[in-house]
Amino acid sequence: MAAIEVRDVTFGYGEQPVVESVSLDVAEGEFLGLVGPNGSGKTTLLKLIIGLEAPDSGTVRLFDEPAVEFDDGERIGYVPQDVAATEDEMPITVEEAVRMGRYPHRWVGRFTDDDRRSVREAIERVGIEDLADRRVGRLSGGQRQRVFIARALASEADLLALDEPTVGVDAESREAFYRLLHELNDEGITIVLIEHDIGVVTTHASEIACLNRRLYFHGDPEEFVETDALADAYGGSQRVIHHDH
Ligand SMILES: Nc1ncnc2c1ncn2[C@@H]1O[C@H](COP(=O)(O)OP(=O)(O)OP(=O)(O)O)[C@@H](O)[C@H]1O
Repeated sequence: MAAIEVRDVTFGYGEQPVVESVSLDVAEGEFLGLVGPNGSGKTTLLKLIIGLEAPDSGTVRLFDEPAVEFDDGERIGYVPQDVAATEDEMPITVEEAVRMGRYPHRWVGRFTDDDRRSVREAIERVGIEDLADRRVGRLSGGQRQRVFIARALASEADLLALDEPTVGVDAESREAFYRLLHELNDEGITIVLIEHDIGVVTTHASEIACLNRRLYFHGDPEEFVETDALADAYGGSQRVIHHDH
């Protein structure tokens, strides 16, 4: 089953489309790196994929359901671009934030031992045990990203959508962060990652999508590096290379 099916999607905030005629299939278990120049529509496409925006035309399906009807609390973990600025005002602790990941499973009723175990495992998994009682608003950007990922793990998400998660994160933490993403991906979680560093993303992703309003390339990282798709997208040329998986 395809994790993500984007079919001829066009979307604009106003009259002008910022995502135009994009079709993209991502199989379950893939690690998609989404690249493109500044303002090329990457965040918008990610939001369309996870159902935070609805297409003006075309369709998006996630795990064979319309993305806009998808219960994002349950199967999608979203780490937004401005994570460092989120939850500044929220007086909740790391543990409380991760517990929220269980709510889709336990909206009504008591927190069970299973829920508690799941929260503890998620916190350990991303290595933030020492921060469990700290306020989320007091953490660094990199630490907050880990909280978001722990929350996604607690919710047993099948898809992780990350928007430039390592901006402002030091090189060592960044390496550790990518190791974690690889481990999660190896365990079957589908990953969509926006990353501005082409070298990093072609090293880590199993496939690359290159966007500049339109989709300029979708295929293997090695092939992406060898073709001129990047230059085409950055130069705004009309040459579109599209390999469907
Ligand atoms: N909420 C919004 N309302 C109006 N215009 C928006 C909104 N969000 C984004 N845009 C515009 O849509 C275009 C695409 O933005 P988007 O954030 O999707 O691109 P991006 O590739 O993620 O950019 P960056 O790499 O700079 O984060 C930009 O011109 C942006 O100004």
